Amino acid sequence: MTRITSWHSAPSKPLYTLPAGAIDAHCHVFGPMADFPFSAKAKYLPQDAGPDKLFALRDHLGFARNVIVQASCHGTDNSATLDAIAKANGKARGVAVVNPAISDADLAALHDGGIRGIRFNFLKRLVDDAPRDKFLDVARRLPAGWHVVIYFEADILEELRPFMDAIPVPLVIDHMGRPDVTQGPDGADMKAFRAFLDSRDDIWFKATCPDRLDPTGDPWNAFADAVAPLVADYQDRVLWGTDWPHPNMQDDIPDDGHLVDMIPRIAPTAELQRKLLIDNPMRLYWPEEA
Ligand SMILES: O=C(O)c1cc(C(=O)O)oc(=O)c1
Repeated sequence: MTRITSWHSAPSKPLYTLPAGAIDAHCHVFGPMADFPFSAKAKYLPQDAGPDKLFALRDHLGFARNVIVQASCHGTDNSATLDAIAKANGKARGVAVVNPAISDADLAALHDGGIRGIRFNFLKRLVDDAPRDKFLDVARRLPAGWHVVIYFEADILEELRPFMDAIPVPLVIDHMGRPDVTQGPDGADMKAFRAFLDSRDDIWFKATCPDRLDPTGDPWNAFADAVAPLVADYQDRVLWGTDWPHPNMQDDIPDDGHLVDMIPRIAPTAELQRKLLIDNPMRLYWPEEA
């Protein structure tokens, strides 16, 4: 596999000014490979995108903190994510991917390293298997205050319902479960996702990835149209993140400044922006300060 670059080399400054304390609640680190080799099962082999680059982007865009989500290319070895959190001086926390047989002591060690949730990935192009019974076992013995992040595509939402319904901690859905945003705010995918959100009041979601979800391209008007009503209607359980370094987006690399400029289009008031960027992620990741 050749190593790929999926992020912009010189992202623009956003036109929108983020509020002080804003959190980029979905981003990743890749390596550096010399210190943190990629998984033998990785489906892509990226160039290094380590903590120095992530924190430079954070400062360039105007974010105060990061939530670093373990990327699939690192498998269940969370060392790169933990290293980045440790280097952030309290300004980062994270979400791990674990072998479901992980011991309680190792879960506690992840907590000490700043992890506050685990991620279950159901995308066949990213992982070989997603054993629901084992996932449920570990979801039932997470440290207090943790949540489960789930990444799936819209076509398996219904099929996953019994599994997700059985998870006894809050759920955070990556990229809204990848709806077809060109269907608009009342399309079948958004309707199904709203019904799912209505089934429990502890299901959160990330209003992220216009670049992945909107085939009309930057400035991603279909995404803005479809997602703004969702943010307004579920404003206390929505998160936002850059998704940097944009795994697998090497053929259509987004400008991170333009991604930040999506924020006022899906959260047009200062109050919505404060919830999306500060209050909501603080409650999940820094509850002791919230
Ligand atoms: O759609 C993707 O390719 C993707 C991959 C990963 C990962 O490799 O962890 O994370 C994401 O949030 C999105």
